[in-house]
Order: sequence, then structure tokens, then C-alpha cells
Amino acid sequence: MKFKQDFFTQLPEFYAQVYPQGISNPHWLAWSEDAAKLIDLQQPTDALLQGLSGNAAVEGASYYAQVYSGHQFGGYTPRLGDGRSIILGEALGPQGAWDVALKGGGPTPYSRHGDGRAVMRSAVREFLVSEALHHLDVPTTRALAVIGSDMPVWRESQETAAITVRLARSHIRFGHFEFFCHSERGQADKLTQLLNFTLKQHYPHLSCDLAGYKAWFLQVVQDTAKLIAHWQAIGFAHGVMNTDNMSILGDSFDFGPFAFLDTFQEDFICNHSDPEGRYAFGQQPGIGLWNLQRLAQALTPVIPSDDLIAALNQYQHALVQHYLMLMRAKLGLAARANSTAEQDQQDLELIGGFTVLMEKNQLDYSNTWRRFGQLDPSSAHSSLRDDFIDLKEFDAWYQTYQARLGKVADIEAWQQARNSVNPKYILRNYLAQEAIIAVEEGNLAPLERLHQVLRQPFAEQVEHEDLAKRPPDWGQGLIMSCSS
Ligand SMILES: Nc1ncnc2c1ncn2[C@@H]1O[C@H](COP(=O)(O)OP(=O)(O)OP(=O)(O)O)[C@@H](O)[C@H]1O
Ligand SMILES: [Mg+2]
Repeated sequence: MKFKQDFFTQLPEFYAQVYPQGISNPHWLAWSEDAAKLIDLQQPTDALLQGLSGNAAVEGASYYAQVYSGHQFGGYTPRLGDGRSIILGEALGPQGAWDVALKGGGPTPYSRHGDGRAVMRSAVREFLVSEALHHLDVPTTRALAVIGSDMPVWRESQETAAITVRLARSHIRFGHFEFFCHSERGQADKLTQLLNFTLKQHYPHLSCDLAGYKAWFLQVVQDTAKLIAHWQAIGFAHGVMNTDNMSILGDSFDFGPFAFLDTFQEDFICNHSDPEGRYAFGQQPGIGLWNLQRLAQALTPVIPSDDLIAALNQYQHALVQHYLMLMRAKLGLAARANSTAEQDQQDLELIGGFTVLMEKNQLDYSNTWRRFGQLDPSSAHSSLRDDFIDLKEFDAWYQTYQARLGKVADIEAWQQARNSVNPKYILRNYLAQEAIIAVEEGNLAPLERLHQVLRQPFAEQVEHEDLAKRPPDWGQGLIMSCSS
């Protein structure tokens, strides 16, 4: 790995230098060849294993934990920071630089009560979902590898420690800005320093002045809106949308109790520690805005409120437009350039009508969409019909859909296009769980198979058909705890 150390050298007051503590008997549990390419790595070598497990120094690495704060479940925590993630620096790759972080690399000055470690099950889940989301075309941080160990760690029971090697275009979170606004009050120069760094690194076309800051914030609003639109379209619930888990670049970030929807349920809660459903699936668009408002608040020392509010006012439109684009593609409706508000509303009703039907009929979200790839939209009889119990309701919806769809010239091409946006394979919680249980038993094959299948989520892969099934009863809507 070749590193540059821009954050480390330019923002010395924004982190604590800390070295990872090694783990016993490190071994590769997973390796992403796709992520490796991003930073010009070829093979998971022994030397790399020793370096990334913290047992040996990595040449060129700096080792630091960043400081930030954030709103957690609505309340402000004045100081957080990387309590179990140690960044090595920005590794250079053919298309840019990626922060390399050892998530679970050991205690840092920000660990407070935690042990600085991650358990194997959570490291494996983070690895799988990072790579799965990427192949589903959802913006996300990436995962290079999971390193297992025989080091015991204690959660509800004894487990073993593991490290996810995370790659991120940036680790800067909304919470970084909140820290320098609220917790380090009166340090507007630091806020500006962080802002200028962010702009120079990631928005080089913008100037480091008020005009640039305004354009940048609008971009953050739009990127966040796009990210949430992706989650809603693909059926992904993040589970812990605290502002310290919101990437400034609009990448999916920090994977804990996340879930892809099995049966469609608008108010699905994937996080065991969120009984009130603050981060329920259907709440995500609203929470995205709430989080942006917290970011805006933190930026008031450098950007006038009126400009921040004007940018925030763009959020809903940006989200709806992106969501419409993704959902029209799923349904096979022609994209509408310059559509009117009325047309958009009609399409939203069509989409909402379908998800309501899915919920009423307890249908699997992904598998139902996938069936559009076999649908003959010119036929009055829909092959989807048999899945619905209330046929009258379905027929009414289908009629409206057909009217909106119009004539499809090349049905085969239309079906293929549906299969290229409606995935066959998603990372269902029960699949991750089965792979994790196998790893506990010393069998890495199911994890590797799942990882490989998720690299091509839109391909048929008939030999892996079993991984596309809706979950068995025990695995339906599986809810995870935060203890990771
Ligand atoms: N085992 C642990 N030891 C020490 N600190 C921890 C531990 N687990 C979580 N934390 C800290 O608690 C805070 C909230 O945790 P959260 O689950 O959002 O983040 P995370 O999953 O640890 O990491 P990241 O956000 O970098 O993906 C963070 O500051 C995190 O570093
Ligand atoms: Mg976090």
C-alpha cells in the first residue's frame, strides 16, 4: 500500500495518534478482490495479515483515531470519536485515495467504556453489506477484508474479536462538524479548517469561501437525499442513523443492526435497541433531513442561516426525484424528463399503491420486484396476480399500471432491463447469520459463497437459487442488537 497522509499532517488537532494492539492467531476470514483493486493490492499475503491485524507496523501508515461527536437517538453526545477504529492513512489507488481503517483495532483515547474491539459476527456483517451495497449501486464505504482471531471478547457472552478493514473515501461525518461547533465552542477557526480540508480533498472544483461553502452544503443535502432514495428503493434499513454515522460524502456508513427488508413492512425496525422506531425503514427520509438540520446548525458560524435553510429546502425534492427515477426503472416506466408535479404525484401514488399491496399481502420486497423480469406487460393477465390475495385490489392497480406503462415494443429487452435493476440476491439477515454460524464452526465456505453471489446480485446464478429464497420462519425479519 502507498499512503498519503493529508488528514494526519494537515489536521493535527482533529485526532489522537494511537497504535493498534495486535490480536492472537490472526487469519483471513474474508477478502474482497474488488475492494483490493481500489488500493492496488493483489493478494492477501502473510505480511499484510500481520500488518492489518495490528501485529506488525504497516509501512507508511500513521495510525490515528479521529474525534467527533453527534446526535444519538435524538440527543447530543458531546464527545465520541473513533473508539474502536484506527485509521492508517489514505491509500492511493487508480481512481483516488481511500482511508484504510482497522475497525476493531483496539482501544483508543475515545473508547471510554468499550474494549475497542469488534466481534466476529459484526465484522463479517459489515464486510458483506459493504460489498453487497456497492454491487447494488448504492453509495457506500467498502470492506477489504475480515481478519479473525482467537482473542476472547465479552459481549452478552464470550465471543472472539475480529477486524474489518474498512475503506472509505472519507471518514468525515456530520458529527465532526458538530464537535467543532458545539463541544469546542468558540473555535470557529477549526470549523473553517475542517471545512476547507473537506472542500480541498473532495470538492476541488469549489472555492474555500462563502460561495464555495454554500455550494458544498447544497451538495451534501443532495448527496444525502440520493443515498436515502437508494435505501428506500432497494429496501435497506440502516438501523442507527445517528449523525456520527452519517458520511459527509453521502456514503452508507457504519453497519450495525441493518437489514434488507424481507416481507415488505413500512414501519419495520431492524434495531433491537430502537423500540420506538426512530430509525424504522419508513422513517429514514425524515431522519435524513433531521440529521442534515443538525449539520446545518453546526455550520451556522460559517454559513448564514438563510443559505442553510435554502439548501435544506431542496432535500425533499432531491429525494423524491431520485426515488422516482429508481422506482420508475424498477416498474419499467419510461423515465419522464421534465415531468410535471402532477405526473410525479401520479407515479408516487402508483408506487405507493404497489407497496401498500405488498404489505397487505405480506409479500417479499425483493422477490416481488424481481418478478417484473418475467412479466409480459402487454398481457391482460399478469403473472404477478397469483401472489395477491385480494385480486380485485390487485387488478385495479394493474390496470392503472398498464395504462401508465403504455405499449412495450420489445418485451424481452424490457424484461431484461427489469432484471438489471431488481436484484435477485440481497444480503438477507438470515443468510448472513447462517454464514456466521458456519464461520464459528470453522467453515468459511458459506461466507465465501455468499460474498461471491452478492458480487452479481442482478445475475440469475441458477446454481445459487437457494440464496434468493425468502427466509425460513426463524429468519423472517430477524432483528439485531447493537452489541457489536
Ligand atoms: N467496542 C467498543 N469499544 C470502544 N468504543 C466503542 C465500541 N463500540 C462502539 N464504540 C464507540 O461508540 C460510539 C458509537 O458506536 P457506533 O456503533 O456508532 O460506531 P462504530 O460501529 O464503533 O464505528 P463506526 O461509526 O466507525 O463504523 C463510537 O464512538 C464508537 O467508536
Ligand atoms: Mg458509528
